[in-house]
Amino acid sequence: MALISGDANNKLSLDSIRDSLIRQEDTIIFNLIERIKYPINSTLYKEPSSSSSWNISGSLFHYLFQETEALQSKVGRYLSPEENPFFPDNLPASIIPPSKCTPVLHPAAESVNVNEKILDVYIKQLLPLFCITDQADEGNFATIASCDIQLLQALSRRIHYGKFVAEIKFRDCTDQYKPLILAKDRDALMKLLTFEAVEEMVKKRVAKKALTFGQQVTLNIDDSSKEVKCKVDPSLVSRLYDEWIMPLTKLVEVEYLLRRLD
Ligand SMILES: C=C(O[C@@H]1C=C(C(=O)O)C=C[C@H]1O)C(=O)O
Repeated sequence: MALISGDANNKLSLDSIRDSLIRQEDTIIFNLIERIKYPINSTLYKEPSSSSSWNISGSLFHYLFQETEALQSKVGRYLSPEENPFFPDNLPASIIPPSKCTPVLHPAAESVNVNEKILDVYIKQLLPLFCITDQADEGNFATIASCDIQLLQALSRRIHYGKFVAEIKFRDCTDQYKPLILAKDRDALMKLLTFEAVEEMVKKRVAKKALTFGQQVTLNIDDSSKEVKCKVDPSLVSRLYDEWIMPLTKLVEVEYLLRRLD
């Protein structure tokens, strides 16, 4: 079922979109906890050497991810405006017919896709920040890549929700947004769509969720005396939102708004 739904009169509100973003925090944190059970496993992301017996052109990860997207595309994943492919070129058509619902987004939304940036940040910055470094060649390629794919798809969905956020903000305050869009004033758009108090709450809430979801659950009675060991560092999860997820969501909002009057 699509996550986007309106109220009783089918009117979308910023509150309902924000509720969905809050629920998506759980998905991101659980997927992160799953991925960081494993070391980085750098072999997965490297181009194979010329002597390699793997008969593929890019990295193993690229191959697994592209094939996963192709399969999911056949069953309609990318018919949903909430889903954006990482490898949009030559995706196979869906065998499922498109929905007949009236689209919420402006048609130009399809051209907003920051997944290349998300993938680059994920491999170069996030994996080294969250995962322990490799001790040896780790193997386990399919298992680790499927954790990566789940996590990347959750991050991408959250970040591209910026399109829905921007659409609602535009509908609610068209008179304020219109002149800035016509002037292509990115900085002023960024300022207008930013709610610092909301961002502060997001950072605090995700740290609390990381602490809660990452607890070791045991049945020992004297648990309270033990030091709390967390599966993911709450301050890093807060930083993940502060430095990457929220800025990229706002980038999507600006890119969408710049095309909103096309
Ligand atoms: C998503 C929104 O837009 C901006 C981005 C936020 C985020 O990514 O969580 C939070 C507040 C705003 O600065 C929003 O207003 O809810």
